[in-house]
Amino acid sequence: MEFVKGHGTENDFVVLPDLDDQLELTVARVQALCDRQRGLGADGVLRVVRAGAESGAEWFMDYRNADGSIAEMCGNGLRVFARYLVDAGHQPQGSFVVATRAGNKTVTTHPDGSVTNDMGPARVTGTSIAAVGGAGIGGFAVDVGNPHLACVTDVPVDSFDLTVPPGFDPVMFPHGVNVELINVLDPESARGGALRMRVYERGVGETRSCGTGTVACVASWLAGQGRTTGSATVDVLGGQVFVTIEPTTSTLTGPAVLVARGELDKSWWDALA
Ligand SMILES: N[C@@H](CCC[C@H](N)C(=O)O)C(=O)O
Repeated sequence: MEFVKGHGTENDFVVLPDLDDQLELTVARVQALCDRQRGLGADGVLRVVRAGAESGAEWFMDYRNADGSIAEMCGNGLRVFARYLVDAGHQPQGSFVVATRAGNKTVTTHPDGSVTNDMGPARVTGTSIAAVGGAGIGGFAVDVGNPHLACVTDVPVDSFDLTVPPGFDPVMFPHGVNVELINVLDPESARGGALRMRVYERGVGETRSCGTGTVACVASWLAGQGRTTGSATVDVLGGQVFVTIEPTTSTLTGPAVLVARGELDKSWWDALA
């Protein structure tokens, strides 16, 4: 069984091509694939499935978090997914549609290896508080298909301990939430704004980047100014992405890197069922 390893700003994934939807991707298999000692190591798994004609998309991205849970959307994963399809010769360079659990998304691959995702609307649904290291940090709840609590703070984000999961309001986020901590580096940079983000991802832990999280970040920063339109670069531990926000949609542009391809051992895979 073929696999590809890739990352987007060091948010890393095992890509499993399963064009005809034959694989049984159990929680145990996802956990083992993502385990950095007993597996390949990754923040998540991207299963690549040909979409049904009725979906309006060419492909379906079946995304799983490292703990085996299913999430609605993954922005960095979507760029890696698109890059894989072009690299494998399944799609020509350019724009095509990928179905996700958060709806159909148009992706555009660029010759330099970067990819732009049309992410759909980033909906600011309220305010809430994240508990980090004993302190409460206020932020906006942002729905990017998956749930985020994006908190702009003056405390340097590099000073937080994210080995411990941040606390959050379980009534507001009954299915858990991804928590972003954000510093504004420059409110009026050449590309709109310049932000720095760290993230604690639901189902994973701290990661070096989260694409939907960067979109939530910019939406939250704008919401704090009463704005619904704008753009910003977002520096993450693993690099930089560029986000635009409009009232009805948003885009995410960043790198997508394929690192390796190989073959899973059949007896290892079968023993995990
Ligand atoms: N890393 C992803 C987000 C993956 C899903 C998230 N952990 C969740 O459970 O919602 C991204 O790049 O957006």
